Amino acid sequence: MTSADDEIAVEGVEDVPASVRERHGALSEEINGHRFRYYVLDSPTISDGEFDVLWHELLDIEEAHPGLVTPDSPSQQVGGTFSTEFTAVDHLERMLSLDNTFDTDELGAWVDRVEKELGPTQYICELKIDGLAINLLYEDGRLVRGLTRGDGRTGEDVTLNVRTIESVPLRLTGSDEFPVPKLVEVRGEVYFRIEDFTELNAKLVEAGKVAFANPRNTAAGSLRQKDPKVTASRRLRLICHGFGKREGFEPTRQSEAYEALRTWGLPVSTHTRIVTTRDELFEHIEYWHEHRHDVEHEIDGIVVKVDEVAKQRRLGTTSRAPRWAIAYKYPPEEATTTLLDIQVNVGRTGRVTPFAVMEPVKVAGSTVSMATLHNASEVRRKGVLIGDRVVIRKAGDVIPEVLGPVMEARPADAREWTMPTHCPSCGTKLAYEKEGDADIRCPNAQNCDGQRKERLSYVAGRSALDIEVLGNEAAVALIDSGVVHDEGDLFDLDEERLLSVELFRTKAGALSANGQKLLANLESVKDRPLWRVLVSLSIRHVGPTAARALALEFGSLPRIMAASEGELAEAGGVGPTIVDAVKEWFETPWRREIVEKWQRAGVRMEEERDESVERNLEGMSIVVTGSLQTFSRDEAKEAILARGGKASGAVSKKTAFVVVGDAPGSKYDKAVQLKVPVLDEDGFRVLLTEGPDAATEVARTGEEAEAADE
Ligand SMILES: NC(=O)c1ccc[n+]([C@@H]2O[C@H](COP(=O)([O-])OP(=O)(O)OC[C@H]3O[C@@H](n4cnc5c(N)ncnc54)[C@H](O)[C@@H]3O)[C@@H](O)[C@H]2O)c1
Ligand SMILES: [Zn+2]
Repeated sequence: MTSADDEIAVEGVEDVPASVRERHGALSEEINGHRFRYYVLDSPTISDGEFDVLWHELLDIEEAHPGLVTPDSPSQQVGGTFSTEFTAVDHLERMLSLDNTFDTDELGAWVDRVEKELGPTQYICELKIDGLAINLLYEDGRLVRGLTRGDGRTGEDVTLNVRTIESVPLRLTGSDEFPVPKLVEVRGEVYFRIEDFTELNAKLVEAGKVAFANPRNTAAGSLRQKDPKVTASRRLRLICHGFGKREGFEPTRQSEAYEALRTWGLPVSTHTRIVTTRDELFEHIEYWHEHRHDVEHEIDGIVVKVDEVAKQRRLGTTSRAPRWAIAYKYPPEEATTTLLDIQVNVGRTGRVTPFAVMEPVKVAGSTVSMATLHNASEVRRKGVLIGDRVVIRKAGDVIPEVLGPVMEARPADAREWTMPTHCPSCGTKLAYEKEGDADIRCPNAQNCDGQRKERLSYVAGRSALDIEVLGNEAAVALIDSGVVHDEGDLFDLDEERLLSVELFRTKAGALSANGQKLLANLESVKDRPLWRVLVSLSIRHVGPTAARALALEFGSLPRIMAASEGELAEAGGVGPTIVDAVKEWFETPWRREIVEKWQRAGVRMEEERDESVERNLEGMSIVVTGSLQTFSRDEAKEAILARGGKASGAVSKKTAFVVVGDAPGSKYDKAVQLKVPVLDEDGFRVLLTEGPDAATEVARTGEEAEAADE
């Protein structure tokens, strides 16, 4: 041993610098406070991620100053404690916590330590279920007790509550391979499925109560109830992930133990996996990082355990956690921060939406300072006040969301937000269109600055015309400079006009590279498919799906403009709301003008023609009913459209042909009744290739068809 080691070994608390000692003391106190609120009150005031930052700071200080590692340091204790609300009962074998890391290097170092001692090792990887730990004692196969983890030695007796959980068997059933043991402590996680949690919250909100913040705390709160009837009314579930004291049961592997538990009727995870190499381990961790939202409950990481029980024993435990297991945690998706303000934004269809302005905070790997609040009733429902500490959540690529306030931390001067009465952009009085609408709008669609900017940048969006250099900034610059009034002027942009916008000028006063690119882009997008043009018009409810259906049904914008409500409704998936919105849009003169301006500028307003196809069905209305063998419904429609015909949904006297496939509907009857020529699939092919005259020859009239049917 070197003398330096000696020094560290004998360092006592008094040798640690006072400032470090103070920080350590303050941290310990803070951590204990948070643990109490988390484990006993089920009502934490900071997020798990923030707790883990404090926790790892404590561990770092203790690593540098081992003299601070005293038995009463939080680092030496298993998380919780117990409340006097329940009877305290000792576990037969201690229930430990888990060491955790957010860092793959640290995980690698753990594997190194394990394998240095044990040689090549098999690991079992499990999902780290975000619930609360439970210890179930079975004697001769009967459930005799359920305890929370408590401080690891002593837990809270929640037997009556545990008995109400459906997936907890009251009696175990054995097999030849796995007979029911004399005694076993089974450890597991009680949790809420996300679906059940959402449903519970919806019910609470409906009853005018405040929603729970997250499934983990709700599960803890639901299990630790004085009245088991309340627990019974909550859909709690169990997954087992370990065992404590046992008599008459000696598994050689963790994985084998799970098989036994499963045989006895206890729920175990279906997502465990044995890995033998580091690559497999990291791959598994990466896989679940990506799929973390594909499980029915929340997970906050992966637990890696040495599979062989004899090896587990050789590694042993610390006072707080086993040495043979570690939790790798994913970046936290929740954080708390301060709600600085609530502001509103006017969207491209005039909808005014509130959004939260927050102190920037890191969550799920990015810094977040804004989150949508959807509408006024959503703000009320969440019960957040300006100045509140709020819990926010960012899951995967989903936009950040405010979950709710931390009530315990509400400042005295927190104030309620109210929806402004006038448009933040143009000052027009806001209004609801119909009674009962959730959204309030700025009615000044034509001239509202905010709406015009939003619409202009929407034209360039991915699902619209997809113009690379026309983002938010460019849209604002174009409109503020007055070079374009709205999207109608977009395709009239030329070099001269663009040069008057500072954003598109170089220092030397020439057109910038982006300016040139914009002009080139505008030229090339004039040829985009019809559905994209439709989307870019910002017709309410007309996104890519509806736009594709309309384009397919009508083939050109003038036809859509001329279509009656009944005709519009024939397009697949176009319901009355969309029909109304389309009708209203095209009836507004300044909107029609946008289309006219685009058309004059050369934007293609119809489906691209395949020039090799003869337009031999020009002006004809053709109805397809029943299913065809060699055409899908859309392919049949496209074939008709490409030849200048109209694929109509309803049979009338004006219908030129009705194409009848298998299992035709009432349209066939109507064709017979109106004596419209009827084509089978072969006849349809004649129509497409040889034209209407040849098709008429092979067609049957309604009467003939009827006669043939008899
Ligand atoms: N927000 C707060 O104020 C606050 C306070 C205290 C603790 N916490 C959270 O709790 C954590 C510490 O709690 P902890 O000491 O209970 O440790 P832990 O929750 O990080 O890990 C141990 C627990 O994991 C559970 N677990 C889930 N799946 C498992 C599996 N497959 N195998 C084994 N165990 C599994 C077990 O119940 C076990 O007791 C912190 O990292 C933090 O996230 C938050
Ligand atoms: Zn406005």
